[in-house]
Amino acid sequence: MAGAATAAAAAAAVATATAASSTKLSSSTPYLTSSSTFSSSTTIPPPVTMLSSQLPWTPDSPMQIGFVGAGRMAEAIAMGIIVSGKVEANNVMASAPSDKNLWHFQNLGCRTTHSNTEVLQNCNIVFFATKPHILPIVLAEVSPAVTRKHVLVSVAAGVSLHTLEKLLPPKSRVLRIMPNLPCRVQEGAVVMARGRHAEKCETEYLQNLLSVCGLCEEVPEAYINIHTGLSGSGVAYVCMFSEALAEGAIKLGMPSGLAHQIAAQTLLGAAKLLLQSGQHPAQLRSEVCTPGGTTIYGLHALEQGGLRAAAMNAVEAATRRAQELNKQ
Ligand SMILES: NC(=O)C1=CN([C@@H]2O[C@H](COP(=O)(O)OP(=O)(O)OC[C@H]3O[C@@H](n4cnc5c(N)ncnc54)[C@H](OP(=O)(O)O)[C@@H]3O)[C@@H](O)[C@H]2O)C=CC1
Ligand SMILES: O=C(O)[C@@H]1CCC=N1
Repeated sequence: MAGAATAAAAAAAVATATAASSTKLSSSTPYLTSSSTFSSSTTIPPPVTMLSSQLPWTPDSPMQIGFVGAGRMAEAIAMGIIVSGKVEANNVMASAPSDKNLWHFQNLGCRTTHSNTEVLQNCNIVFFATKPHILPIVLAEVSPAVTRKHVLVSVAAGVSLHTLEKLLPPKSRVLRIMPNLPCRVQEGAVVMARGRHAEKCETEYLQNLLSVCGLCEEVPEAYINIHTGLSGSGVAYVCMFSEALAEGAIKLGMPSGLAHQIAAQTLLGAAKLLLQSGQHPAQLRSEVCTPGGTTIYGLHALEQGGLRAAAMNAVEAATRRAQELNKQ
């Protein structure tokens, strides 16, 4: 259901932009600062031509992008950067132990292999998109092939830059990103933090590359686990909310397909209104609420069900889990 994924992305982007926004709430200034307001009409930055001299490659040798791990998140990022035209598919290589997910990359026209080391040997920027508990094994395996020319990007939830740098050769250029699944439809919310030996130019390049996937911001590493709880996992919360809204309509007799489509479109519309208006959610909510009308009755029912507390608890629980993952 593309609408649901887009709605989830836009809603997750709103939540991310809201969390990242430092704007004080006031009636006059827009809730979301211009730097944090994101909308699908945001112009895509020009193709990356100017590479910093510090980056380990030259303009006439195109960037080779690698993925170690070819699952849902790797494929979502690859889809975003390829479908947008930012990167040619044949400049992308993915590795995984089985063919279970590699065929997605083959379908995109990417190179694939079962050798993780081969990805390091052929690519400049390498995304590590295995599950967190697999990452130490993989980093130990590929470390002999890591050079100062590589920019290594971990996608794994919870694994800190300190842990990554301990698992990699000294002075490795490592960054950590937390994307979300709607990168697949270029409506993602991505945050990143750089390790001690990654340069600003690498963050700028990565931000330029991933900005085609949606909102993309460099943040202090302390925000990454919070972003995981808010937006990495938040897409699932929004999908559950969409499912529940639709089930309310189904209970009253609306056909399932129509109910789910309307629910997802409602989330998408509300998210776009929030993103493009820059309004605080409470301001927008008040515009829907007719005194004595229908909305206030629905909102009262949501308050009785503890929706706010449940949502806050969800973000906190997932953030705490991300923090635990680093201790494994
Ligand atoms: N799913 C999401 O929404 C998000 C996920 N993430 C993070 O992304 C990472 C991947 O998650 P996700 O894509 O959902 O997971 P998936 O299970 O979909 O993909 C995991 C991938 O890792 C591969 N893999 C397993 N063992 C190895 C190995 N030894 N060497 C190389 N590859 C290996 C799998 O291989 P095979 O194809 O053979 O099974 C698979 O391709 C996780 O760390 C997660 O925290 C971050 C943000 C959002
Ligand atoms: O559930 C997980 O651990 C991954 C990270 C954020 C979304 N999915």
